[in-house]
Amino acid sequence: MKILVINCGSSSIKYQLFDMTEETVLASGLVEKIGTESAIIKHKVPGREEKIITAEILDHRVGMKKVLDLLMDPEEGVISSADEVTAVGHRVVHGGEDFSGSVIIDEAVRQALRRNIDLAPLHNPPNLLGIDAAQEQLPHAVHVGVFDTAFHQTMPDYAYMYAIPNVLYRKYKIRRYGFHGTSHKYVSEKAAKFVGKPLEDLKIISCHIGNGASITAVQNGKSVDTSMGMTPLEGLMMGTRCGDIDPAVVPFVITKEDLTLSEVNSMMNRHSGLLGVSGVSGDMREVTEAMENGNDQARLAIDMYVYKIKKTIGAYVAAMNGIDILLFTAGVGENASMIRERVCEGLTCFGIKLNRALNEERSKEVRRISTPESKVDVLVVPTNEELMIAKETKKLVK
Ligand SMILES: Nc1ncnc2c1ncn2[C@@H]1O[C@H](COP(=O)(O)OP(=O)(O)O)[C@@H](O)[C@H]1O
Ligand SMILES: CC(=O)OP(=O)(O)O
Ligand SMILES: [Mg+2]
Repeated sequence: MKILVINCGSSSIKYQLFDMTEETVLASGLVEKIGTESAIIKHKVPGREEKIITAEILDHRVGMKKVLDLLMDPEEGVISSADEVTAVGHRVVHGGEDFSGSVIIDEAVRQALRRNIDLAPLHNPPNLLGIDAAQEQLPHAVHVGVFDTAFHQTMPDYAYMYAIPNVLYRKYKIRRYGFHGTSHKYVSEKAAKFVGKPLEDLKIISCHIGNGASITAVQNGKSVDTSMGMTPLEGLMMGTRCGDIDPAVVPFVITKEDLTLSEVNSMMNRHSGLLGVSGVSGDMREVTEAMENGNDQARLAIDMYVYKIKKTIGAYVAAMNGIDILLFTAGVGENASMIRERVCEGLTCFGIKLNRALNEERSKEVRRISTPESKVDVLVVPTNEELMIAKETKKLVK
């Protein structure tokens, strides 16, 4: 069975085509700068050289058609007809309170997604465009929505409510939802398998630290708290997002700097975090390099970044009254040994002991980086949101 996984951003389409008999990747790629005359397609087939194409791609419909043309190309392609694709799994960022699991996309689901646009103005509109385009190009395939928010629907009310007038929750569903759920679920399952214990008996703290970053407390296999909120802006300091700040900063800045609401929104989402504090970049590699070259703002940005992760882990040990596994995943979590080391350094009071040599090793596999005496298993678990979406999709097709 062949399953295509689609992750549509505002100006991009990420895709992976799986053969689900062996869970192998047949092709993967990325369409960037959609909406311009010089969009870029990067198409990769395992064992072959990456193909990079520049084209005029003015919308997601055209982008999706280009992707399918590439997949079916006599030379670059891996399938001979669109009908070979049994199902398409779509990453949908915000499912609101409507979805606690993956669903086959029908008209009712599309309406629910439209209802949730207000809750995720940056993410849901491109997700919907991607669904429309894929349904048009692949009318015979089953289309499935897999939600970032679904895994967190098990959070208790005292964890997901904000202390603002209740009428705002009743009227607009203003509450915390949490994101990266597909990843937190996948890596928690992997971690439990790795330590050889049932997920149902474990207290796991999952740190998904990428460009967007969130930490989840997973107790008995269920999300009981997570650091992102109504939108992916709350919580940790990220590449370009500020994470938690005093909400009073917003009206203050609007008044003092004469900014509009949308300008402040953009300031908090695109010009803050590592980028805002360091003034160098939102990319951890570049900020680290600047710090090593003596840039004190870069030093400060990384100190703040690590401190916030550490505090959140401490909070979730309290939320679950314990911790068995601490795991790191995503771009920074999987690759930045310095960040892992500095986070764990400050957590010895919980019996966390890192093995520095193991922490420096590189691998694409799940691995332990704690010492045998450590009371907590500290793991690096590579995430694979696309495979998880393909697996969820396969379940529904059956
Ligand atoms: N070797 C590395 N060392 C430090 N940071 C890294 C390394 N490789 C990737 N990263 C960081 O990972 C982040 C991207 O993570 P990723 O999970 O791909 O994010 P997203 O899916 O949100 O785009 C970037 O900030 C990048 O700097
Ligand atoms: C929800 C979210 O923050 O996603 P990403 O990490 O892909 O930006
Ligand atoms: Mg990501």
